[in-house]
Amino acid sequence: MTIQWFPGHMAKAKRQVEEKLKLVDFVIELVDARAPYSSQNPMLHQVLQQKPKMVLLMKKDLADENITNKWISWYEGQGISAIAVNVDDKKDVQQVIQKAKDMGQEKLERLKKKGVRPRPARAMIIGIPNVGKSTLINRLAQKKITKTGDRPGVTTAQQWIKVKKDFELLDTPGILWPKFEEEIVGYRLATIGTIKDNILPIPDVAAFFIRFLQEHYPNLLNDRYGVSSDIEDMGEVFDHIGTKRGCLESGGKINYDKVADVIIRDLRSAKTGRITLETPDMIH
Ligand SMILES: Nc1nc2c(ncn2[C@@H]2O[C@H](COP(=O)(O)OP(=O)(O)OP(=O)(O)O)[C@@H](O)[C@H]2O)c(=O)[nH]1
Repeated sequence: MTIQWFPGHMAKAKRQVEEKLKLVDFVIELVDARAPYSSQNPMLHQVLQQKPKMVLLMKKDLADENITNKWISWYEGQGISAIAVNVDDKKDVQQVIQKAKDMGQEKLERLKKKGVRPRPARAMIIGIPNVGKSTLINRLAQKKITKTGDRPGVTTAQQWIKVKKDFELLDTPGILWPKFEEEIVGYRLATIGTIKDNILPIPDVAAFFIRFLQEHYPNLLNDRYGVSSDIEDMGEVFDHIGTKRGCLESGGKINYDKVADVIIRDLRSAKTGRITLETPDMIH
């Protein structure tokens, strides 16, 4: 589900995350590998204060691998560990566990020096809606414990999942809102399906995505729909795709809503190809 973020909700979500943060040693932040900048929470840095974090670039199977690697280098350049993850790949999940253990170890060493008795390192998962939090928690727990599509505001007692002997995870994730300030961010989030389909009109989102393909992935556009990247008129592009994919109304007219649906569905299931909407050098 997608949440309508009103100021009251935002304040409440922030408070809930701050409460949970007190219980953990470090944070595992999830972003969408197809739009790591837009799928970050704008306040997380402030909320985290001094807590260490690692970043997981989720849904890597849908993203452009070259750009994902650039993002990993970018994070590492800032001293932040980053791992690209496909939740269905056991190796990726193992890598997350290993990295989390390493991060926990640093904390435990520090405690040991202070003479505190050893205990498991504790972490929580944090991220915007639909980024893959519940699915990852289930994989880490190796059994289904969190309902996928969990909602914020449903308070339950905090429980710890023992992932490894010396690493525990909070069973409910922290949910924060995505960036909303820039219009283009809204389009990118709508494209990858992070914000509800009724917030921005689907034909506009599809047109935004076609322009993006024309500029950045002209070959994929041509391979999927036989559309050349130099057609400027979006109506013409939609006519072409509509004819090819049979998006017709009675009387043979093209149904543009259906064309837009086809474009968006193909994209979200990676039928168009593995695509990333943002590169680190776009960040100023
Ligand atoms: N292709 C792909 N899909 C993924 C991956 N991780 C999660 N998903 C899908 O993303 C969708 C959202 O996953 P959830 O685990 O419900 O996301 P969430 O962050 O808990 O969402 P909220 O409950 O809305 O906060 C589901 O359809 C998952 O199957 C991944 O690595 N690859």
